[in-house]
Amino acid sequence: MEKLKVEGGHRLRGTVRISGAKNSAVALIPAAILADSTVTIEGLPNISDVHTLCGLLEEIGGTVSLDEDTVTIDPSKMVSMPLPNGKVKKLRASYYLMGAMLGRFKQAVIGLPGGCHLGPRPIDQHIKGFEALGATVTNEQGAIYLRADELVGARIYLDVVSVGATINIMLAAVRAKGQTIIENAAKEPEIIDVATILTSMGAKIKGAGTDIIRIDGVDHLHGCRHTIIPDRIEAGTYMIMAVAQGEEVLIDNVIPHHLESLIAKLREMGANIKIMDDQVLITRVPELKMVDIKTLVYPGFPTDLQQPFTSLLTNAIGTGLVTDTIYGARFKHIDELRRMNANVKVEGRSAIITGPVRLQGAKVKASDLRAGAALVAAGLMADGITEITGLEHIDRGYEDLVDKLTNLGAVIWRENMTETEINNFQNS
Ligand SMILES: CC(=O)N[C@H]1[C@@H](OP(=O)(O)OP(=O)(O)OC[C@H]2O[C@@H](n3ccc(=O)[nH]c3=O)[C@H](O)[C@@H]2O)O[C@H](CO)[C@@H](O)[C@@H]1O
Ligand SMILES: C=C(OP(=O)(O)O)C(=O)O
Repeated sequence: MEKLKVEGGHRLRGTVRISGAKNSAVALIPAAILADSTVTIEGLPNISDVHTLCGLLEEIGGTVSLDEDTVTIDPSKMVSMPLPNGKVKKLRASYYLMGAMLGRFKQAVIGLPGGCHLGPRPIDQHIKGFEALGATVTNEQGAIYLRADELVGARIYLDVVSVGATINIMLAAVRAKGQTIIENAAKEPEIIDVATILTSMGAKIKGAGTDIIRIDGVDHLHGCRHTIIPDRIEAGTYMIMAVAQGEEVLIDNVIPHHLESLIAKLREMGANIKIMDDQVLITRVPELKMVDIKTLVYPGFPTDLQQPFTSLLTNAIGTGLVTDTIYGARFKHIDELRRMNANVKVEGRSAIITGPVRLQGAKVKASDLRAGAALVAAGLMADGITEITGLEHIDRGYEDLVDKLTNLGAVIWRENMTETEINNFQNS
């Protein structure tokens, strides 16, 4: 087991290239199940979620070849093998195997998904969608059993705007008979990316990226080649780090339009941001003003950036309110930031932050992926050395974090944990 060490206080300079989007990748890979010939996906991030999903596709008989950032998946010999346990529990996105396998095989047995612990993460809207398409869905000892004689298009109104449910219903509905209409659909860019690959495979989808998606089912889908969109959350994380600790940082391979809510908030704080076609340049400013943020569904402020943004706010002047309307309990990073001298308290769905403070290096634990990113950002800003455990979370979503930050001039490295540290970590 490894820990991450960050020596704070070094200014960041240079260019960081953003990888493909994790939350697209984890849906594009299962989407390949629906094709009858080879699907190639280019620009994938080298993160553990991608490796885990490729392994799951092999478990059901897929031939998967992952070469740097390109995966080639031959789904022709796949079978509907039950996947109740094991790798399924390592990530959230294993829920997409439900929609894709239901669409292709009309049956699936998939364990309940894992992923970040952000408070309750129900999948009732996914199940409501599958049932509306004609599937019988039961939960037997922690695994979801899905069966359908046939899938028939339906009108499905989502009670909660859900990224996962929108994509999962699309995956099943592309192979249903007739038309499916998803109302109150999520509008995140990753949904458009998934609709794009499905369309390249022969699916008929209109309205992805709006809150009404219309899908006309087809009898079969063929292979295709697709290039993934850049990761807006990884890009946002580096933008936050650049505002916190940068001299001059160029973020390359980004779609700035996907990050308008973050850019608006950073500018409100006084940050100096220049937007280009697929790049963002951030240069140092003497001080930062405090702001309030409220996470919302896209195009609102993303909940996945709330945690790293909180670290940045510790260095802003004034008192601010961070409210997470998507995951009201996504505040496990706050206790750790407090260990680093942050002046933050949590009340219900909100955190109240007063700054600026000088953060102090400390031993902290990443409870989830973006908590990890928040602690790295805090470590870059802090005096002394910050030691971060829980790297398995960070590795789920950030390709080459250490190399990318080292190239920018940060002093950051991985170290093996001692046996005592591993025991303490496992008991904490
Ligand atoms: C793999 C992936 O893409 N993960 C992202 C996805 O997660 P995920 O797909 O799990 O998130 P959702 O958009 O589904 O969740 C949004 C809200 O709806 C609730 N809900 C969701 C489904 C459901 O059936 N019932 C229900 O009540 C959730 O508890 C949450 O409060 O979107 C989240 C919100 O942008 C991001 O934080 C995650 O990074
Ligand atoms: C919450 C996240 O991931 P997941 O849904 O995969 O747990 C995230 O990417 O911040």
